[in-house]
Amino acid sequence: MEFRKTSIEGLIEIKPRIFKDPRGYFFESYQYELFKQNGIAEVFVQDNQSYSTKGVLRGLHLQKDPFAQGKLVRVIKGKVLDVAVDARPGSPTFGQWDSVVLDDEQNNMFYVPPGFLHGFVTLEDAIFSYKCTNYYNRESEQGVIWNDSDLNIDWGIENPLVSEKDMALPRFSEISF
Ligand SMILES: Cc1cn([C@H]2C[C@H](O)[C@@H](COP(=O)(O)OP(=O)(O)O[C@H]3O[C@@H](C)C(=O)[C@@H](O)[C@H]3O)O2)c(=O)[nH]c1=O
Repeated sequence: MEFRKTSIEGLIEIKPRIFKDPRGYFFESYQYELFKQNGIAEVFVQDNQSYSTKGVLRGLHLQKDPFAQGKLVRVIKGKVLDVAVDARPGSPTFGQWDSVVLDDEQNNMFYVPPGFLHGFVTLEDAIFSYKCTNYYNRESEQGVIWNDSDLNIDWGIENPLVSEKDMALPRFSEISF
């Protein structure tokens, strides 16, 4: 398993070792001790799964303290562009974003630490799966509009299908994180 650091401290891409044979494939998708050795020591307490057709965009989302969530995200079927924005007050990369393509060939993962906004757009119909370091808490939800020109995220899509809730989200500059 390879842990690749990104342009933002704490944001990590994980590439598993995939064993292929005539039956199909096998890989370890999570192993506590190995993740801990590579800077991801958090305990995950909730797993989520969603399905989205091609051209759907979910995000940008985070949960505020004390329910801030780290997320270990991956794609079980299909392909997405996954985006994380550093919204940690005082961070030298506050307001910066990075992205990775997640797909069911590489079976790669993205670790998005607590304090990051997270979102993704589906490049194909996709089953999306993620582990969270904290529980869902409706009252702690915070979000930013996906196409905020200040963030200037390159989603590679003009008119994604976005939920009404996500269309009503404020701009990054309107929130005190
Ligand atoms: C996230 C979540 C939602 N729900 C419910 C609330 C709602 O009725 C329904 C759909 O919720 P949403 O529209 O917020 O789902 P969605 O837009 O997929 O929200 C997710 O987006 C991605 C980008 C993330 O980073 C996740 O943390 C999460 O915020 O599911 C839960 O019961 N538990 C959960 O953990």
